[in-house]
Amino acid sequence: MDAIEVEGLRRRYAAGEGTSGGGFEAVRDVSFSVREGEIFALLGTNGAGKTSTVEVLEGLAQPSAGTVRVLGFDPCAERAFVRPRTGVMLQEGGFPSELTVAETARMWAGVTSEARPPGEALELVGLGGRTDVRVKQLSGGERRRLDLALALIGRPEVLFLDEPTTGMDPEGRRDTAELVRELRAEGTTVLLTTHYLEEAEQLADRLAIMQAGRIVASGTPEQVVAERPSRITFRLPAGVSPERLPLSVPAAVDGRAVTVRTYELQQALTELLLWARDSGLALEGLQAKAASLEEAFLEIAQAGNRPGQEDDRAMTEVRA
Ligand SMILES: Nc1ncnc2c1ncn2[C@@H]1O[C@H](COP(=O)(O)OP(=O)(O)OP(=O)(O)O)[C@@H](O)[C@H]1O
Repeated sequence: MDAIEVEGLRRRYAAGEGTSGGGFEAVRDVSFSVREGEIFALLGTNGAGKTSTVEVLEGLAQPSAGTVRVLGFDPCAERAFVRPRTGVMLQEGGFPSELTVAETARMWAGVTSEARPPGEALELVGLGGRTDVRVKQLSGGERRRLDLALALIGRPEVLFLDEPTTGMDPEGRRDTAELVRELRAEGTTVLLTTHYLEEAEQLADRLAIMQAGRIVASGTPEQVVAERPSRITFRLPAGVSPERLPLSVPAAVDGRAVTVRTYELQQALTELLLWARDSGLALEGLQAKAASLEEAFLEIAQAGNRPGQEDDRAMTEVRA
């Protein structure tokens, strides 16, 4: 059994909930699973449907269609079995702002079964030295750390992190990534959403990219990136017309800037370098780069924004 199973999930917001007409379907037939002890990242542009999906997994909302299981249970109907075994870090944690960090953690531990000592949870997120500070005096990044400490207090088997590092400084982001890796090493299953693609690339065992309520790419970061072409760029030598470029290398020329996009990086580069050597040419500014997750993401997002693309967009499904 996988720790999280999502099959054909749909979520529709009723008309009147900020929409007109027949409501708005924010999640449209989404399926994925997260294995025990895996870090899974849900990515997508603003409004893609990540939070709408995660809220159903957290038992905060009912699906309009499809099934969702967390640790084998329905998170809404069987909430009593799921809630004690999961930790949730929402996008907006709401704490009484007059309480101190330590008081907040103690209060949370008081309503959590088999809680960690509050001090231990605060140490884990680097707030050990801020226990007597009032919540209202914390910086945005420190509040996110406190949110994370509270999500960890019940030693969850499954942890939901909705944009956990938003507002954190680079050190906070690095520490959080390290902590998430440590939790995985202890067997915790982590589902996170993030807008930091580098973070997802480094942290996630597998990921899914959402666009307009659907998953449009999924797999390991390497698999998703491998679906995108690598890029070779250089400047066309003076006096050389684009027609002289080797025909086997598909190049786009803009002024003197040449861009080659290819799935056969080694072969294209070899042909180009042999051509340059045989022609006695120097390729100024030559760079060859495999696609990054960021490039893959941007390409998918742009494809989704083109008119008429929303429903018949080519799906890129890579199953591990
Ligand atoms: N209560 C609501 N009523 C109506 N529509 C909603 C409601 N909540 C969200 N939506 C819409 O559902 C869509 C998906 O929103 P959601 O918050 O799930 O996206 P997201 O991928 O988490 O975005 P972000 O990255 O900005 O957090 C958006 O178009 C949003 O406007």
